[in-house]
Amino acid sequence: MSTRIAFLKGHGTENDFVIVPDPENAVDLPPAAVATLCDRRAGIGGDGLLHVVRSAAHPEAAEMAAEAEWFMDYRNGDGSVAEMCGNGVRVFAHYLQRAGHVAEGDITVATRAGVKRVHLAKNGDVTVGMGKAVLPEGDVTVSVGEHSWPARNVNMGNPHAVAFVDDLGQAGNLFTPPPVTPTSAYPDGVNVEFVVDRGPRHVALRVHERGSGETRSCGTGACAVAVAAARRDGADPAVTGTLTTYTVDVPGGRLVITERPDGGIEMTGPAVIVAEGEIDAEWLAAVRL
Ligand SMILES: N[C@@H](CCC[C@H](N)C(=O)O)C(=O)O
Repeated sequence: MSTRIAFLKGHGTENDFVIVPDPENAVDLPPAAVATLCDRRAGIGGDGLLHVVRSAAHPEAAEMAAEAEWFMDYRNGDGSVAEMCGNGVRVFAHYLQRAGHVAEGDITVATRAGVKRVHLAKNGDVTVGMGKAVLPEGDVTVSVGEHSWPARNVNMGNPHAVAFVDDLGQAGNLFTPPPVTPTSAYPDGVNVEFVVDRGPRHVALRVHERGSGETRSCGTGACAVAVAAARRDGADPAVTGTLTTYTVDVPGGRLVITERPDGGIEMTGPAVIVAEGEIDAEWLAAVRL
């Protein structure tokens, strides 16, 4: 009988993930295996994969183990590694609670972008302390076909280019990554958000994610958009001393993003587990060859 590897499937505002619980970091997940697991025809299907590992058992997280027991080893759908995934952290924390590893309330999760504080609310919402946005100097430009827009360079642990457009349809089909220039601004690639206004401090986005293509939501992208919109609107909590909250509609739902006067950003949204099952380990081993 072949060995089985447990998995779950979940999503946060329809940004969907294959979840692989692997406390002792015993499951080998090379890029080809991740890409096949995330493939919607050849595998389970997902925008990305959440490898759930004890921090102490993972070389990239061992030094965070004292602060956070669990490490979110996040991978994009093409198998590449990314620093951070905002929707992923919510789903990851929800999984930890469902599995009985943590209780409702405040927990910490180690990520490649540092330790994140997460609040698991009674109503099922999950709030993540996403840290501060970094806004590198210098103009960037996003293009789709003949159109191009000035964009804001925002780093939320991972890189984003945020372009305000007249209509989300202008983003086109987003099958391929929209060119962003200068490419030197993003040596490791970039996630691209297209944004329109929906009302006061209320925007909507479409996104092309590095390593995943167009997705129905991006948590770090929503935070980058909220900060870019706030600066465009002349709102900077560090200057006014007040909280700034933006509602960000994504194709898969709604996220609420608050920036504090100290620059800390909090994101609140849902997290859902939809299924669980077993992966055939022999099949997965063959994928690696
Ligand atoms: N969907 C994520 C972002 C995942 C990583 C991204 N594709 C990258 O390569 O930086 C989110 O919710 O933040």
